[in-house]
Amino acid sequence: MRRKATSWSPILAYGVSLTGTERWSAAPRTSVQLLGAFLSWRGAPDGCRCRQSGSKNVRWLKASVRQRHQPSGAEARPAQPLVITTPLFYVNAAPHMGSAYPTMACDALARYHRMQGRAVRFITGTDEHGEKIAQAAAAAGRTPQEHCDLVSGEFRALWAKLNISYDRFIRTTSANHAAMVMTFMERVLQRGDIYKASYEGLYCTGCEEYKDPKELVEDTQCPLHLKRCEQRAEENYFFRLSRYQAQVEALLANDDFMRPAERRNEVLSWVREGLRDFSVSRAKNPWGIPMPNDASQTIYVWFDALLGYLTALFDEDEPPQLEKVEERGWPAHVHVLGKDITRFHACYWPAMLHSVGLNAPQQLFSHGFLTKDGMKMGKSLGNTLDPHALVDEFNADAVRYYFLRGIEFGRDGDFSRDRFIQIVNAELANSVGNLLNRTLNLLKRHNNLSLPVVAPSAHPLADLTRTCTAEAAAAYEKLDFSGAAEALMRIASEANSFIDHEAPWTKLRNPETKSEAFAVLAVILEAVRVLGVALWPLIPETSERMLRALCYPVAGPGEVASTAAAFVPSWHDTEWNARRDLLQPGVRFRTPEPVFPRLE
Ligand SMILES: Nc1ncnc2c1ncn2[C@@H]1O[C@H](COP(=O)(O)OP(=O)(O)OP(=O)(O)O)[C@@H](O)[C@H]1O
Repeated sequence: MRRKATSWSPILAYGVSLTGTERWSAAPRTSVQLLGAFLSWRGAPDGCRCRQSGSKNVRWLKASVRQRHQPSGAEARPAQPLVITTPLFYVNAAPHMGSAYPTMACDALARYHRMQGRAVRFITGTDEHGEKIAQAAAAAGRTPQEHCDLVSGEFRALWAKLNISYDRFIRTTSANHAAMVMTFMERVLQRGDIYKASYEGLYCTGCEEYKDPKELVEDTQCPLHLKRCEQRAEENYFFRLSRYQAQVEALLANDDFMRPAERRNEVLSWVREGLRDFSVSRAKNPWGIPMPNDASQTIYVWFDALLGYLTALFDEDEPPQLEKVEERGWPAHVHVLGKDITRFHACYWPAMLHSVGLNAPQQLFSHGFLTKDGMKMGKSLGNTLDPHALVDEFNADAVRYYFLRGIEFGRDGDFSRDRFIQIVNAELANSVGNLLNRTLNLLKRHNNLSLPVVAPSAHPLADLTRTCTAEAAAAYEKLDFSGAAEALMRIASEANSFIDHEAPWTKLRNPETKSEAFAVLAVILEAVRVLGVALWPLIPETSERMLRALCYPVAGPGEVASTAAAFVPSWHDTEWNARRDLLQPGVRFRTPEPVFPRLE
């Protein structure tokens, strides 16, 4: 089969245009990276040139992907990863609690799947082009690139503070991403899905989209950003979204494609009104990637940003190759996103993918909003909650736990400081932390911090643990984090009732009942061990402290907060008595220290 190489001239032209024009001052790094990527890519030894689209080639690509999957010597790659993505966050302003919210959820999901022994690629990052960014940079007296570097760094710093174990942080101003966007757009052009036309409408810069007048509130205001939309007329390139009406409708008719169901129904009824072609270029925004066929227009920020999910399937120092995305885990297992950006993901994105012969993501999860006084917290409205302040005042696990446990994922939720303190203290400090602490202290006082017996296999608490961990696993699988926590808290609550009922502290004082007391403590420690393992996706630091206390080979304190989690407990360890090697006579536990501080 004849393989045609991608035309590199637009990429090179873009790099050169950035280095040679006024944009150089705005984006020197992008230009250099872009040229560097181009040169190193062209110099790559094998198979790095992109192939043209067309069904024959797609079949060829799929066959070649399958072929490459045969483990043969140096070509063999690990199993395709499960791809989990957060939205790529717009860097118009610093991250806030709303930005952290889906990221904490994806982190919990990624950790859960890793515990199941699955290869995971957890992708997050920043969306850095567009008019809103250029305006924010100008307002702050920075070049757009300086602005993006700064704010993108703030996202990464916050992710580190919240123990977000991402595998790849993608920035849409990176050279590799520009190359991916160019290749993708060229394919769409070749497919005949792009045409030029004039457009007139009401534009919201906050959403970076033309709005349907029906969606607007009083005085042509965007309901999310509470700003008047601007009347604009432009000649732009349009994507033939209408051509994919049947495919998008069929996708959305599938229950599994999008959750929660009510959000899927909303989008489906919007799609049934008829998809309209959308403009994918801007004539007046220099802060973007130029159209490969017309350097006077830049690619619409949403078209560019969605492709970040594909670029991120490759490492930062690897040239992304469209023909290899399937072997890198595409289609994504799940895109997690806010309900404000559902249409882009549920309609535009699958159609764009279809245009180049790729499958839609397997699932979209559209979560609810964190609100303040009933309004969505957002960077544009400035009504945000500062996650740094919350983590500094309390701790990362408290923040993770409250938002994942206290608000049903998929629904809106208001932040309440009292409720935050009440939930975290009741469940983490008292029910779980205190249970472990008092059990270990009894063993310290009465048996040199070790157990003289193992927990029996048959016990009501063992039965409950089996039921609840199975429920928690099913809940994690469907991103029901509050359901998972709730199931696990039933174990903690029952273990507390059991210890209070048995009162081992009294039995330990009497030689005749001492062995009975130790049997109770063995059961409790076993239940706490299971909790320590099963809570890891939600509260990794606390979980690791609990497991370290029970002699798990966990990294030392302070080493927990790594982005690439070094210690991954196995979900198999949630089975009752799965670690008899650790919880057995002769093993001396560590001196008890409170695993979770009470919040004031
Ligand atoms: N209040 C919020 N509640 C829950 N998630 C949010 C909230 N705000 C932002 N997000 C998450 O961040 C994603 C991307 O948001 P974006 O980067 O546009 O930030 P934003 O704060 O909403 O910005 P703006 O206010 O300028 O629209 C959303 O789709 C959602 O997943």
